[in-house]
Amino acid sequence: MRSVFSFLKPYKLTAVIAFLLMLVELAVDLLLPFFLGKMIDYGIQNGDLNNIVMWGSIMIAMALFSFITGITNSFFASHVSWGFAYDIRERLFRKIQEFSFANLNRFATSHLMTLFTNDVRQIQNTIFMALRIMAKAPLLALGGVIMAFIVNPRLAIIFLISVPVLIGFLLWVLKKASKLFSRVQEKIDNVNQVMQENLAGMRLIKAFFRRNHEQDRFEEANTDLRDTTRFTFRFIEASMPILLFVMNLSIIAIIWFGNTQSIAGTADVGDVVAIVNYAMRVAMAISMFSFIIMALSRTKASAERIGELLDEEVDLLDKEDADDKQKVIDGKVEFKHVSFKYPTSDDYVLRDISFTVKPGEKLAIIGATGSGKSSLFQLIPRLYDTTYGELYIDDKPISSYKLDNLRKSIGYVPQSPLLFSGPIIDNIAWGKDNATHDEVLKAASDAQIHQTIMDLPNQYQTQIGQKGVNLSGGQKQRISIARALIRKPRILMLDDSTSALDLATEARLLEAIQDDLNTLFIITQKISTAMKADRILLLDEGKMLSIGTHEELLKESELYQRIVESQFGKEYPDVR
Ligand SMILES: Nc1ncnc2c1ncn2[C@@H]1O[C@H](COP(=O)(O)OP(=O)(O)OP(=O)(O)O)[C@@H](O)[C@H]1O
Repeated sequence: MRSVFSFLKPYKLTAVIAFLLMLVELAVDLLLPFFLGKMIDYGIQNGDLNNIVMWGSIMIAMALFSFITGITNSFFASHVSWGFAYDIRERLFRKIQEFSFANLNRFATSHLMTLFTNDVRQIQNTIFMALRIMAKAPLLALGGVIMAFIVNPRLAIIFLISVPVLIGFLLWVLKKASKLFSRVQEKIDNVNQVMQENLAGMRLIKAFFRRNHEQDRFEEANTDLRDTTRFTFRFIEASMPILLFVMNLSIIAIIWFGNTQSIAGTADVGDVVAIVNYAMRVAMAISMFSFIIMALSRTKASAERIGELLDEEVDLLDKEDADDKQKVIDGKVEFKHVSFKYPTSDDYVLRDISFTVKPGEKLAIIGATGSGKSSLFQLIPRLYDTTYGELYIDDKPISSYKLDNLRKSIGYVPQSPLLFSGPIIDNIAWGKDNATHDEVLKAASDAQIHQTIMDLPNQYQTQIGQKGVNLSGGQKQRISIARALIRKPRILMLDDSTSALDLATEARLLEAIQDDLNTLFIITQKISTAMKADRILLLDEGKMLSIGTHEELLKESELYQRIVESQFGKEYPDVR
């Protein structure tokens, strides 16, 4: 909570000004009934027109002054609340960029989306309200009671009886409502999650004709959200009449006792009118409480959620002794007895893996689905740390590199290519800061996508729809390969990224990228692709079964022979 509100620090001065302006407004509100009482007692009751005009003019001038301070207060309050929201969104974004996959696994995407939108807006609105009216309500209530005492203590004592009852009741409502609002935010997460999955998987849903099923899933989440929200709001709204009932009883009591005292001559009529006026204002302030409780409870829940993300410890950082000057030059990669399990699981997905890839070598990794190929890949750019064993790049431990330097020298093309909405040129240039037009063309040519792009109506300016929906699978793969090539990586890693290419295109691509990189890792299911590498590593259930050339593996590995046979029969073509 504290960490969230520390983002208000840069706006301290503006917030103080807004608060002071609000106090001025409050003072005017409290003084007006006092002057009204004076006008009645000295002006109206004595029939003194001059006196009435004097008090009347003072009251009009004060109302005008309060109006101007109100507008200025709004201006400052919105400056503080919008600035706060901007800063916290920036910080949240930066924090998420720092996150490792292990960190990200702990937060659902829908949860993060709700944090950025709903939760930040909730706190922003509450800050605005706090500076505008929220603090005014309790002060108005307190000031009303004090002023009533100044005017006539015997009548004002009636207020005092109701105040502790009301405060106790309010605190109880606040505690309960805060818990309820945490649940509301969780339900918003759920609705966002179903919505997000639907938008992402729209093609699949249509192809499987699962519209009704998805509709039901959404309805369930939506109904749950509506019911929880309705219950929460009803609970808070139910507290309102109870508060007002107690207040109205006090007002009736004041009028009753005020009347008897006025007849007995112990209180002026002006006093009674002023005190009733104060009672009304206190009642109004209290009626604002249910709204304030609602806002505070929601804000407490939202601030806790945001605080949890800000407090999350990033678990994959540069090691303290990492050398900033150390860069990857040759692209030699060595695994020494590496075992690995994901932080969320107890099962090892890689077991005691040891091999060395020399600079300039092409290594294919082949293995059944789930055998650990992608997991092995993720260790090379240090997306995860090894659980046991050590990984060396250019004979230096991977942890001795700054993450930035290490990853800059690696081109990684993931299994399912992800493109961003925008023109094709931007998608390729994204791989390198300040990439030139010529570099984009060269990368696209090497990735064998240049001609396809030139045949499009808007060529490199062709807009890619969300997630590349207007491109074929093979086109998307080649654009994401171009994006990796533009970095001129020392180590290029293709995670089954040529699966949608025909043999001839794939051969041209592998030929073209030879000169510009040192080491190539290529995960593939196709023996024809693996045969183009210098050596092949065979993985099975996280264990390295063999490593060697195609011929060597054919001789020594039964599993490899079976894979070859399953793809080519007994005769396999020489595709090199
Ligand atoms: N983020 C993760 N958290 C926990 N377990 C994971 C995670 N990612 C993968 N795994 C598990 O690790 C094992 C190896 O997965 P991996 O993706 O490395 O296999 P793969 O050989 O690349 O498979 P495929 O050819 O199907 O892509 C699988 O059992 C998988 O369930």
